[in-house]
Amino acid sequence: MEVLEKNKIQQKANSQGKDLRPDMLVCQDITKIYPTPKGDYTVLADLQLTVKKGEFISIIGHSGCGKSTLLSMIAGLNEISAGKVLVDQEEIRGAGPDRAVVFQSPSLFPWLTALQNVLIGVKQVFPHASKKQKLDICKYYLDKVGLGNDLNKRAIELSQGMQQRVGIARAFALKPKVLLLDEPFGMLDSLTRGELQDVLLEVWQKEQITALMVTHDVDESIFLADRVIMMTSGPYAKIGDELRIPFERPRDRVHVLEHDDYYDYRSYLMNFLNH
Ligand SMILES: Nc1ncnc2c1ncn2[C@@H]1O[C@H](COP(=O)(O)OP(=O)(O)OP(=O)(O)O)[C@@H](O)[C@H]1O
Repeated sequence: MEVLEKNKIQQKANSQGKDLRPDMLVCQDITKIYPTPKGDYTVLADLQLTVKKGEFISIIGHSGCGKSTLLSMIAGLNEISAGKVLVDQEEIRGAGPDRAVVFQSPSLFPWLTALQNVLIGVKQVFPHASKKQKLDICKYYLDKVGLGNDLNKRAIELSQGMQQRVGIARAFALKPKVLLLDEPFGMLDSLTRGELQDVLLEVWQKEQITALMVTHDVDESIFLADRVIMMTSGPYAKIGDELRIPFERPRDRVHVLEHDDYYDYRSYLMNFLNH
């Protein structure tokens, strides 16, 4: 793609003006070094990322560039070699209830019901709430993800898509400041994937949570995000580029796909990945 053409697409997408919302998530000079038998491997080097309160960010990049590593460090599940992560201006120290993670596989307790699976986390995060309040939170989010009639089904009886709905409900029920999603729909068929993207957007929009999602799917990254972050390939990966997606919300898949700019954004991202 011509440089001029690239600039035109960027400029058009970024013409929305400055985002005045406060910063909710800041990654400052993040470096990650994994020790390996062949010596240290620097996956990420001095990575900078700022995410505004209520913003939805998609992260794309080649396999192995360090997307999951970045997400797991923000989640506090993976040690940061250098640099720091701030959530709502406080430096993180390990995992905490201000961040919830949805993984590709929801890892539910198979013999517990959908309700019980969500309740486990809610009990930990809201120990002082009454039993009824805790149950109401769980039921509310399970209902929001379309499982209002399946509360008492055991996880083992649920389809993969339904299990991931529980995973999403569980994350939102913790009322985190930042929602971290690592390829959450990667194992689902395209129809279920589309349904769950809609569910996620609906609940996210209602809750106004800051969200950061790793995906391999360029179309998914555009449909969901306010901004797509493109990571360079490792080692020493960092943010290579970013693209604002200014489509209005709430988003409708058909309108997004028919939008005049959709294929410009798509080719911009594909172009980054192909170089
Ligand atoms: N515990 C570890 N020890 C050593 N190397 C690791 C470890 N975890 C990940 N890596 C390496 O770090 C790099 C980044 O891995 P990571 O899983 O973060 O990439 P990714 O971009 O999420 O990949 P994918 O898109 O395939 O999921 C890879 O080269 C991987 O092999």
